[in-house]
Amino acid sequence: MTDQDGATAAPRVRITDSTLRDGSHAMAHQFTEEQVRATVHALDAAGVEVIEVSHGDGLGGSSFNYGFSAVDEIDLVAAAVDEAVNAKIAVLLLPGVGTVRDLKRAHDAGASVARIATHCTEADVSCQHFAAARELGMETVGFLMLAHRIGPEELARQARIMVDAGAQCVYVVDSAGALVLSDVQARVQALVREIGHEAQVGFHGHQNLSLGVANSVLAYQNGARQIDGALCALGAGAGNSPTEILAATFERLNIETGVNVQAALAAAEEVVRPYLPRLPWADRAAIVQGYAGVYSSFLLHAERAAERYGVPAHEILQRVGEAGYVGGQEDMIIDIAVQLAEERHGRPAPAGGRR
Ligand SMILES: C[C@H](O)CC(=O)C(=O)O
Ligand SMILES: [Mn+2]
Repeated sequence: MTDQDGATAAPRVRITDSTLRDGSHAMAHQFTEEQVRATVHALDAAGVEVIEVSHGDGLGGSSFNYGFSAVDEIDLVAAAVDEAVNAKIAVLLLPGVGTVRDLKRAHDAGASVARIATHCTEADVSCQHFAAARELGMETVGFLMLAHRIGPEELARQARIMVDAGAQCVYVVDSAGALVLSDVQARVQALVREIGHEAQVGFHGHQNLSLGVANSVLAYQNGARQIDGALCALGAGAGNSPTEILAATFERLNIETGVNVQAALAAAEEVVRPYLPRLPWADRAAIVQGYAGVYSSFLLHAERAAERYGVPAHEILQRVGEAGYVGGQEDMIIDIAVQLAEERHGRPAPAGGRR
């Protein structure tokens, strides 16, 4: 690829913004239609090509275990589709949380990108969902979550399963924000070797060790062509790689994203920041998530259990990391809090308040 001066131009990268999906965790799934419309409008005007909208835990996530949404996610998807002029609207689906029926409903509401997520060792549970998405004519993306848990070659074998099932891109998903620089390089390289001539490779970062943007750049330099971000970093744990910083950084590196940096900065500052209940940041609990390799989505669950049983959230999360829990085991966080309370106080604090 050459630019107008005949110099070789760097390949472009596509940014998918997940403010309205991963950010749903940080919002305790309380997005309103107005917030979704305003955010989609601003992202679309900034030139972001793909905008993900779903409950934080994907389609069907609104539940006692994960937290109930304020507004039905299909209504939010429909509002996003209505608001977007150029951007495609993506949905996330975790097989077992959401179903093919949920995917069809999202497609009927206008979603055109299906992102199917599994734990990094369980790609095989995604096959029927990729087949259904392709049958619906949707673009397909695979999400291998908690990608720090297995080595690069094993991860690449899981990516192969997704591609054979119909994924057009597979993401290395650093759900815990635990991958440190060369860890990302090795995983992206392994996926590019395995699937690179048939499908793209993507990277989804979290800021628990403040490496989301640096890891994203390394992912790109090693062949990833789809990168996730969220405005103001709004996402689980310490948040995602901020979309506005990704846009600014890639522009400084002369890598085309199609995103207007000034418009992305305005979207973050003027549209998203005013509705944030709190700024995503790397506090002690979130850093422990990156350090101990804990699913970022567990943060709010651990904070609530900490409050209820009078034990520190970071200690709960450290134990969760040692136990190796994965998404779907949110209820086990309570067990750990109870156990910690017994160790500290001799018996658990009464539910509903500190002792
Ligand atoms: C359901 C999770 O929040 C998906 C994700 O964004 C991650 O694993 O990270
Ligand atoms: Mn995430």
